[in-house]
Amino acid sequence: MRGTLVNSRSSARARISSVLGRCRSIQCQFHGASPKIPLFGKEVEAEGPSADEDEGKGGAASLVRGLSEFLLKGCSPWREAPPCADYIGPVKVARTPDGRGRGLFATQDVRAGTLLLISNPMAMSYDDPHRVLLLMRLVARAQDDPLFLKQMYCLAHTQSSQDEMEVPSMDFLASPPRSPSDYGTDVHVDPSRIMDIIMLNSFEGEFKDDNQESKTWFCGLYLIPSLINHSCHRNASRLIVGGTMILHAATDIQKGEEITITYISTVAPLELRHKSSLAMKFGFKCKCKRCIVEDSLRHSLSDVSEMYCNLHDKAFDEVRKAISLVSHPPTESSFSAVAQFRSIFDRVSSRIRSEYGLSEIERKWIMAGYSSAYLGKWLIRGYIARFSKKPAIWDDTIVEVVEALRTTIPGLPHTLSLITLIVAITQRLENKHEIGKDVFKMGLAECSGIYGNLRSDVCIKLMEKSTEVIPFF
Ligand SMILES: C[S@@+](CC[C@H](N)C(=O)[O-])C[C@H]1O[C@@H](n2cnc3c(N)ncnc32)[C@H](O)[C@@H]1O
Repeated sequence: MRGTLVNSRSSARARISSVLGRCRSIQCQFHGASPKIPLFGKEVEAEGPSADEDEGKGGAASLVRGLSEFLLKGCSPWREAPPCADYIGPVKVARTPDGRGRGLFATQDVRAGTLLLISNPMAMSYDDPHRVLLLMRLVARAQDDPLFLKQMYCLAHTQSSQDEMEVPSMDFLASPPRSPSDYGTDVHVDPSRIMDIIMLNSFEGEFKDDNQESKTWFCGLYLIPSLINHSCHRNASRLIVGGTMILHAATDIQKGEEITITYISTVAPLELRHKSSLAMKFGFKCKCKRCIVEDSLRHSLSDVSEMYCNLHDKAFDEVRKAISLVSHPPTESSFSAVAQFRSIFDRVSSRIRSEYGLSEIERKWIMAGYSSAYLGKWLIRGYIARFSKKPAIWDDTIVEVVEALRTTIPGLPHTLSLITLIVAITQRLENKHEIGKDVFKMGLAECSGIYGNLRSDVCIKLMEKSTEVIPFF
């Protein structure tokens, strides 16, 4: 099963989101947001389309009526999501050159925020951990519709050889169901093959229920999105609206470039990505360039990556504890795992600086993997400073961390939350206004990488909302 749309720590985050509610007004300085934001005591024009321009040019918002309002309500209640029609943008399926089977490729140069796909599920199920309901729904549809069955059978399954699977045409993939007589009955419905297809291709995640506290788990099989390969340095991001998957370019993408998404959280070092998730959950070894580079440094980073894996969960718990201690601000020394975790980041930074032959982008990929080691202490310090009324402390590394995250995993809501916190801090620091302006622009860009091209006032409100998640990965 792939495509965990929320990672395993999401329930922990859900529990602390109510606590963060208290921090929100602290962290976010964008009250009364509009295209003109009162940054740094004077009005600053937000870059991007102005409010009277068409909503979401080139993004899903221009096709899906009411999308912005739904996003601003935190995609909740999910049952009230606006209906979305299927859409295929400038993409086609082709074979990958290095044995990863088929993949999705851009048919023209596209800018970050461009809508690539809108895809409704072939079938979906809720609170169905064994995917039995999903299987039954797919079998029922396949029995009624041979084209549906043929489309589903073009998806990879465990017996299929990645190199031998046919490359389906976009016309075939886009065909709506037809009458059974239009197609022969040469393929028969095989539930065990369909279950195998579900296990390899379906996406799962959680919807926030109406009260925002509880969640409904869902699992869906999507046709064209199933042909998108994973990369630990993706260039596209997906958004689930109701049950519909919307895919946007998270960076500029060139004609012919492969479009990739992440099946797992990739804000982690190689060891953790491979051991705990990709190989174990999805049964393949990632062949992306970031993995190849990190693999070549495996030996020199083995001690720090091991320490990272051992400390991560403990440090995460400490960050959560620090943020929940509202009335009794802790001291930094109360968090020993976070302190040790922070030392990992310094060690990694100095080692990658001394590694000759690494490009700037490759350094950013590695830094992004270890960014949580930096962020734990940064978040706790900011929190303590706030509650003890101390002045905020500035550390230029935070901007480097954001750049590393944006280069490696663009279109990430946690990065947007981090960006919003940084802008809020720079507003309080006299000499950091210019940095704040630059980071704010990064926020608008990150927003379009996640949600597509939206009006700038909507982006600003989404930045405000983003602080509901803790930017610790
Ligand atoms: C959901 S399918 C993606 C489409 C698939 N390539 C196809 O032809 O149907 C997932 C499978 O694609 C391959 N794959 C996807 N991303 C990969 C990556 N980064 N490295 C190696 N194989 C990958 C693996 O075989 C994986 O089981």
